[in-house]
Amino acid sequence: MATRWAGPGPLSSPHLAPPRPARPRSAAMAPAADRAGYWGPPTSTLEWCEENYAVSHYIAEFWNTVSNLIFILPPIYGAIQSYKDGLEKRYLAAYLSLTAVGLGSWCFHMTLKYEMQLLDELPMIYTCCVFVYCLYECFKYKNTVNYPLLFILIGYSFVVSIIYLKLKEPIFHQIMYGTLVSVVVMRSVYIVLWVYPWLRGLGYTSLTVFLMGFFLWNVDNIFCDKLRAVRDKMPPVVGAVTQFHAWWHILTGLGSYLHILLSLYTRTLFLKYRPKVKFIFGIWPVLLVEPPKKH
Ligand SMILES: CCCCCCCC/C=C\CCCCCCCC(=O)N[C@@H](CO)[C@H](O)/C=C/CCCCCCCCCCCCC
Ligand SMILES: [Ca+2]
Ligand SMILES: [Zn+2]
Repeated sequence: MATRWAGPGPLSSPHLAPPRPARPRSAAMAPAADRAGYWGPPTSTLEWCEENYAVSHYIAEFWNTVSNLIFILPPIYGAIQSYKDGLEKRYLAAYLSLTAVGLGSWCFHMTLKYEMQLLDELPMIYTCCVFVYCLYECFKYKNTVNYPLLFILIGYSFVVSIIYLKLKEPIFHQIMYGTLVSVVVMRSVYIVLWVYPWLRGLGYTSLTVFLMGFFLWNVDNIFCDKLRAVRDKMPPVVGAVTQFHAWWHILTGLGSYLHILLSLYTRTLFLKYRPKVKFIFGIWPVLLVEPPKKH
């Protein structure tokens, strides 16, 4: 369930409520319901469908936690590569902010503590602002800074953070985040439709993967009771693959990473760096660039 104490449903209103005791465990069958664990009762304003402390006593939502590796490892590689290639710092910031989302989200799902929830959700806003900046500055000369846009994005991040800290209302965060994603999507679509049509494959793959993640995020929220009932009766492997919040992490992690590649491809193409997408081990895409030839 997306909300801990209210009924399930996407964008439904969560309530802050006193912690509930873990549900009693049946000795006869593997319990699908929540248990008590190392980090104590959850204090977050949101919680997800995965049964708490079902896999490990030390990790509240195991699959939701480990699935964050996709936000952490590939962007670290991307950051190192873009540093080695001497690319602009804004792309280093894009990769590393995605890593920050992953680390915050790891801590949140591991503990289900309110402070860790903030470490997950606020960096989502900041990361998206970095993406907006990169994408709207793709066609500018090198070494220019758009101060008005920087001011707007920093102001947006600041105001959203302050209001969210006060309101503690997840729907507010979701709307503010969704607004930024829409800005990123509109600009990406503009680029692949009107500027570099040969980047359609990358652009639409990134968008489709991201939207599939959003679809599964809703499935996890809406059908939580049914999913839990199914998991209760099926072998543990079904329990693992039906953790749709974890799939949301994997798909949005991949979609966001591909989006950075799209943004970087657009930028380096504009700067005449001759970018190329290569697949590491034949599966994982990375961007390689060569500096422009001097004539
Ligand atoms: C062309 C492709 C566009 C891709 C845009 C990529 C933007 C990526 C920006 C930031 C990376 C963050 C990725 C998500 C991290 C998820 C961590 C997480 O699960 N956090 C939850 C707690 O664990 C948190 O509470 C989740 C909040 C979910 C909010 C969902 C809001 C709805 C967003 C829907 C956007 C659809 C827009 C469609 C526009 C056409
Ligand atoms: Ca849970
Ligand atoms: Zn999450």
